[in-house]
Amino acid sequence: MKTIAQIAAQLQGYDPQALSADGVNAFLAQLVDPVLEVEEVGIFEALGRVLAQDVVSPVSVPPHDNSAMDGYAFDSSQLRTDAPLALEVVGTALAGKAWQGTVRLGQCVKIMTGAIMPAGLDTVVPQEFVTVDGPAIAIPPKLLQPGDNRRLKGEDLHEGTPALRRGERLLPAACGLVASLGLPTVPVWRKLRVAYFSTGDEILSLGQAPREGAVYDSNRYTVFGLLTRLGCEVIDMGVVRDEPALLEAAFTEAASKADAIITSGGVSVGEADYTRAMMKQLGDVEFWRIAMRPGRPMAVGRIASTGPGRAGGAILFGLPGNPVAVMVTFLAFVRPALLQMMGARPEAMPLLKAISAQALRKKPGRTEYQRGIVSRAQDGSLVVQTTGNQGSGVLSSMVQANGLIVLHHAQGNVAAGDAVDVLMFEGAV
Ligand SMILES: Nc1nc2c(c(=O)[nH]1)N[C@H]1C(S)=C(S)[C@@H](COP(=O)(O)OP(=O)(O)OC[C@H]3O[C@@H](n4cnc5c(N)ncnc54)[C@H](O)[C@@H]3O)O[C@H]1N2
Ligand code: MOO
Repeated sequence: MKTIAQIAAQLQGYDPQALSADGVNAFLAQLVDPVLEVEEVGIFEALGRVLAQDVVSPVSVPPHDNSAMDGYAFDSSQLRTDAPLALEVVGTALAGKAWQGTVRLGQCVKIMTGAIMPAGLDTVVPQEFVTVDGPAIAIPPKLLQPGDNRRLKGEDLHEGTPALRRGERLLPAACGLVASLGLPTVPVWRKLRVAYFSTGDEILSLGQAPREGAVYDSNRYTVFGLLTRLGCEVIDMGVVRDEPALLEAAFTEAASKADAIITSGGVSVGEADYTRAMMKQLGDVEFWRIAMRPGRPMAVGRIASTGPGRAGGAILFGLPGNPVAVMVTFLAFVRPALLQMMGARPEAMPLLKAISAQALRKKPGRTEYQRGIVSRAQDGSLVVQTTGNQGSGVLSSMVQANGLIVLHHAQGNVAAGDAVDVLMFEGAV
């Protein structure tokens, strides 16, 4: 476990007052460790969890050569390119049962999708392509190649080989694949526990009466959604007022229960702000100014645990208060760090290339994230358009967006028609 000072000393050109977005990720990758406690869970419960060991296939899938179509199985050595092939139907192979008869040249077997290929037969003609004449069928010439419509034993998975690797996030396809091996349970890392609260005296909890100068807490709900989708166990600690005793109690409780703590607000330089002081007092915490927009101020470090919490303390992500800055810093920095803590293989969110529908002003020397909606133009290319007011407190333009246009650190102004990178945050969890 490295202290903030040790990590800072190792990173070239580290300046907490002017950190690049890449520099933040490099720092966090050093700060966090995976929580490696294994548990065995049923497959329904495994959705979104991270595999703790390779899953080696105990069987081949499919277990036999079988038909991919409803049709007729036959020996393809008889196929001719100049004339139809006439075959006598001598039986029917149903899914789930092996057909036991023997098939001679000039004969075929009616077969259902998934049924085992009878011995000696290698090709299936779908039933809609044959003409049936009493007990015989005719297959048109030039329709089929040998092996068509036959699925080979083990073409999905081979017995004894790893079907899934440790570190894989078990998404719906992976859950189905585990089940296809006949395995009722899988070893996964325990869920990451993440506590979160909002800070600030002007923040109202839902149910409180509105008052002048106050706004309702939206950040907790966004953070809840982002964490839940990532598969974390969430510990909601409400809104904490800007009072030292309350903040101390909240941080101490969070550190004793959780692997990571996410707060929003109180990390800038405001006057009536005890949040920063309390973070510093209770842990090894650094306050950054990041060369980005939105999401400039952010605190990171560890909050010491006095109880049965994580050895070395809980990782702190002190996000800025502005609602869009919360979401952007989460997607850009917190998400990859949490995945690393979850024992997952690093998987960046997909960056698409899309054509910017408009000119965008951009200063080199900082990373900008603009809310955008990607859609398909008439010629099939992807086009991205910003979704209105880009203020860091404006959530409605985030709601209209399906991605963030990422204007990279060194990039300058973008002209209409230029290709830009877009980080898709909807449709990819
Ligand atoms: N002199 C400077 N002032 C500011 C700087 C700076 O560098 N120098 N940075 C600005 C930036 S960028 C941001 S972001 C904010 C961050 O400040 P804090 O993290 O201390 O956040 P607050 O001041 O508490 O809140 C900012 C803003 O967000 C609203 N907010 C806060 N929490 C919530 C919540 N849970 N739900 C909804 N909205 C919330 C809050 O009302 C404020 O409007 O500092 C700038 N200033
Ligand atoms: O973090 Mo602030 O504007 O960049 O919202």
